[in-house]
Amino acid sequence: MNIIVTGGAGFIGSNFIYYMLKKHPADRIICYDKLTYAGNMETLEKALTKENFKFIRGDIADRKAVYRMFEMEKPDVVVNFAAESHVDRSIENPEVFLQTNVIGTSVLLDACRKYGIDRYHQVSTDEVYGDLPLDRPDLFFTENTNLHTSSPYSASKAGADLLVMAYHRTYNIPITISRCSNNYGPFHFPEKLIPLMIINALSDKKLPVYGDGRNVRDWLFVGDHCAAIDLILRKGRVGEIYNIGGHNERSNLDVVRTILQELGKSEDLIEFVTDRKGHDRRYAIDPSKVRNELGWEPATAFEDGIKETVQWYLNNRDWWMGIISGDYQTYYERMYDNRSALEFSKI
Ligand SMILES: Cc1cn([C@H]2C[C@H](O)[C@@H](COP(=O)(O)OP(=O)(O)O[C@H]3O[C@H](CO)[C@@H](O)[C@H](O)[C@H]3O)O2)c(=O)[nH]c1=O
Repeated sequence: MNIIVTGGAGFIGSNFIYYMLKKHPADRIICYDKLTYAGNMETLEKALTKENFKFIRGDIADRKAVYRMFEMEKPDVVVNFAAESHVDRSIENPEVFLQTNVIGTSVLLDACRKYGIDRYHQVSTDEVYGDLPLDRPDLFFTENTNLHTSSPYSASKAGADLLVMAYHRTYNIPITISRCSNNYGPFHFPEKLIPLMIINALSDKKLPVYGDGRNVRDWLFVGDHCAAIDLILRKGRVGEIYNIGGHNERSNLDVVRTILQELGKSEDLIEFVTDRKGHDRRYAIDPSKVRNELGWEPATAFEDGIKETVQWYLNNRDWWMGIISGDYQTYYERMYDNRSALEFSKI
């Protein structure tokens, strides 16, 4: 199979490329990535040594470039990871989220319509369902939960999902969609909770926890997400949505404390800061469909995955040092200098 992986220089996309190169060496992988601030060629260094891997720099919203790529590469499958993904950035500047996540998706779908495709897979998010209350641990997102978005990011991803479903119904494009919970693991960009906390703790900087730190996320090791997408591509039913999550709900504060413990650092580094606007309280996925239909199970327990992740950041300082010494530093200062410390004496 010729598989185009868009956004393959980012966190989940690059992990997926490595997963596929190992698991299906007979397939050809073409990574199409714009190399925004969150994409990184160092991440793909090992993939670039493989004969069945090719990198093309380009924007999914650039129609001419996308059509040219389809003409050259003749893909059988497209897996769309390309997205602006950071909620805080979408609150600052929604426009680029609409451009990449909505317009970019529509261009890819148009290319599939024009040139034909065996499968278009949209990598989506549990954030399209909005949030669940903390006092109802019995509630979970299923594939039938209504879309109810909170941030410009999640609204743009929900818009893209609706387009994908519409292209399936109107033009009969063979699509699948996956909606996954929070991922963690190697190559996670250090603006996100887990890598940010690891990196700050390593340099004894404050760890900024938004609000009261009780918001809950359902954490999944990135390799388990990749395995689920691979299964959906091979065995999933066309036109279907699959939720992916490992029933691993943790409050942000718990996650941060676990990281501090792993690194042998003091909890005094934690600083509660101004909350994220529209901050979703709890995400929790019901993964029954992907389990029952496709036999998927997460293979990595959080306790092991977080150890492995912390170790990865300790072993790969050059990778993240390169990132935090560039433009990222300006973002970090803007983001965190504007948040004031909160007093939570009883937390
Ligand atoms: C960066 C940062 C985050 N947080 C909080 C906000 C959230 O409750 C939690 C996780 O934040 P983030 O790492 O930004 O991830 P979150 O907003 O949940 O979204 C992630 O997970 C989603 C899937 O649920 C993906 O669709 C998004 O692309 C991905 O960014 O930690 C802090 O308390 N302090 C921080 O400095």
